[in-house]
Amino acid sequence: MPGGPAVPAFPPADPSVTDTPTPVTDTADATDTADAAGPLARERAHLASSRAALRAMRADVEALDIKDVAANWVNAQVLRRQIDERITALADLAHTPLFFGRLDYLHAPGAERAEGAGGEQFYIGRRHVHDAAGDPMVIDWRAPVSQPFYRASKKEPMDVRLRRRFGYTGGELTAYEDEDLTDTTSDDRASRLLQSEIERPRVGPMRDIVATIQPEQDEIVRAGIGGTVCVQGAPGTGKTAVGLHRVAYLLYAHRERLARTGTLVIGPNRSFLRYIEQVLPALGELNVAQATVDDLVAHVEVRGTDDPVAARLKGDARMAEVLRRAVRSGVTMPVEPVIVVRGSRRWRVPAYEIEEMVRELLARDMRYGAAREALPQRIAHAVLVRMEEAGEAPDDRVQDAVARNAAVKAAVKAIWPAVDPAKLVLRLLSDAEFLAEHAAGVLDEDEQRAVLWAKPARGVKSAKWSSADAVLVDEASDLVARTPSLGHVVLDEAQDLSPMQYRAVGRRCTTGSATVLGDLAQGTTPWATTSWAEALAHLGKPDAAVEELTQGFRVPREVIAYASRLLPAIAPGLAEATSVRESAGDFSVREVAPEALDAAVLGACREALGREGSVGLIAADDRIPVLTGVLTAAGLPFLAPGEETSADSRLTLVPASLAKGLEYDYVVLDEPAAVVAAEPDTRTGLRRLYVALTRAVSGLAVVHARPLPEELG
Ligand SMILES: Nc1ncnc2c1ncn2[C@@H]1O[C@H](COP(=O)(O)OP(=O)(O)OP(=O)(O)O)[C@@H](O)[C@H]1O
Repeated sequence: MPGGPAVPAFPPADPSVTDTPTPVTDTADATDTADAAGPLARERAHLASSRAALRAMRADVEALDIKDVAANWVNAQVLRRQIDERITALADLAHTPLFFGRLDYLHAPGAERAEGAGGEQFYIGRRHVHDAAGDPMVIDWRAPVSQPFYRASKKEPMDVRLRRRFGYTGGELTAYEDEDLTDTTSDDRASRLLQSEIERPRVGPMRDIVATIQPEQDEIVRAGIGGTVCVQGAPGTGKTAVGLHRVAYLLYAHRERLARTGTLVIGPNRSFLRYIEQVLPALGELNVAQATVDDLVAHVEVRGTDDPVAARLKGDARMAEVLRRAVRSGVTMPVEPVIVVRGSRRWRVPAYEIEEMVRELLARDMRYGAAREALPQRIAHAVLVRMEEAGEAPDDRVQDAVARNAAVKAAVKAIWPAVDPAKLVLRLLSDAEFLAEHAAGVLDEDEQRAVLWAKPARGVKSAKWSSADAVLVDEASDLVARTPSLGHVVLDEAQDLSPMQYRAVGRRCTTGSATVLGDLAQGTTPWATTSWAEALAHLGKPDAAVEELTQGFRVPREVIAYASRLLPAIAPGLAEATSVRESAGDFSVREVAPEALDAAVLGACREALGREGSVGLIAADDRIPVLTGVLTAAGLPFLAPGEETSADSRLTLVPASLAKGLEYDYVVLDEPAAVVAAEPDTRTGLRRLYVALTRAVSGLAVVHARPLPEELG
């Protein structure tokens, strides 16, 4: 059995109790009338002994003496680091509950369900804790035994009699809530603890949802490592949360494999990555890399930008073919034989024979660089055959020596020249003739003109590379030498990637799998994805399953209904999210005279700051300097996106271009018309507005002087 023996020392049935301050209700055993304080006290005692057990586990690791086991200094360093990580992972965080649930199985999991066989009880938490005898006190939420905590229902109880959820206040266990899954007289009911968790004000960075993962989310979290999963979901349906928990799950289920191959979370920008960076460490996972797509392809320094037409073309998958041709264009057929002199003898390999080798290498599905390394070996082999025919008995060392012979090297240099990917792309973007030669039949003349730099660059260092250019360099690099693949990649806000960017991500998980998360309605790049099937094909994972999440955990009902008015214009056919939040949310739209706009925005911010939780003032990027002045003059301190909000500093001024993926309890949205107008076309503008409108957790105030976009009417 994966979880080991059951947690002992509890009577088989506890009554459901209500204790302050978390409201606790639901399906008690009607017959059970035990003293309400008893069970809660017992649960608290189990918490106390589990924490003591965790401290003991940590003390054991701290006491490890590595002097005798580490063979050398390097080993000792590696071991020390592993031990330090383990000590960190075993920290008892006062405000992070050690367990958040309990499952009472009808039978011991895995055992024969013999009549009269006893049930077992498991506490579910963030990490595994065992006592001195090695018996588990808390089971890791990712263990198979924990799965019914997220999936079991009255319809499918999964052999669980009782599911208990614990409520905490400031690290103290203060309440619990029971569901009797064998009681079929009533339906499954929404959990109060889940509700209060969702409604909890947001302060600080994103937090984990491990105590309240929903069944449809859990299916994605625990999907097998072999397959790629793509999740389409409206704003606030938990895509990011699900992606991060999935990595944590995969690391648990395939620890060794992924430690070898690596995992990576890709997000849209630095502030987003900073916002999510604490979720995995809170789940005990410290070794997951995070990057933006730009980070992945940082072969050249990006200092330039493209107009939308050029950017879109450079992101078009057809560029891959142009690059493929260009990379191989330097290969020329030999016209002269290669003559290798060894001692007193000369060995001659005729040009036609080398040409055959070159053609054979070109026909093979090989990286340019690998073929370049293979050619001298082939030529050397031909020399060896001749030596043997002449009665010599050369061995492998002779073949290697011939391959390194100056004549062979010179021939290879001429036939199969080395390619510097950045220089190659630079030439393609600067030299109209070179581009025309390789883009013929792929890009038409207008397209070729659009792709070329206005001013040809002199060198790789001085060129004004754009981020789309950097992706081209990455593609060229991969044509020359294979990009190493990771074990698993999570790609968030995937809808914004160009086909060429998908290819760049895809080659980082060729032998691994991916979790692709996005919302077609939130695509705000000129090249944004219109279909997941297409995106997945560019990623190299055409068989990935596409799942949809529709339950919204962030945006209040009234607000999501308002934002969804934009859907027919920005993503016809996409389902509107339903809000699982009970509070309808504060929602207001205020029209003011143009000269009163700044003051009204300031007033709305002050009002929001009068409430609990974080406040985001979202505005078109070009309004940011003005609003910076307004807030500063009014003496209101504020942060930039990604900077951590705290109890004293709760206001963030957010350029609309950076709002994606973030959330605030209260959002003040400045001048929607300006947000729309900042984008190159109306559809993109409305999508940007949709993103801005869907960042609020508890309330949204829209303040405007210009008419609202008619799609909101
Ligand atoms: N099962 C859950 N229990 C509690 N909170 C949840 C759950 N699922 C999601 N949430 C919360 O809902 C909010 C939105 O989640 P998340 O940011 O992952 O959504 P998203 O789909 O990525 O949104 P967007 O499309 O806007 O980027 C977060 O605060 C998250 O913690």
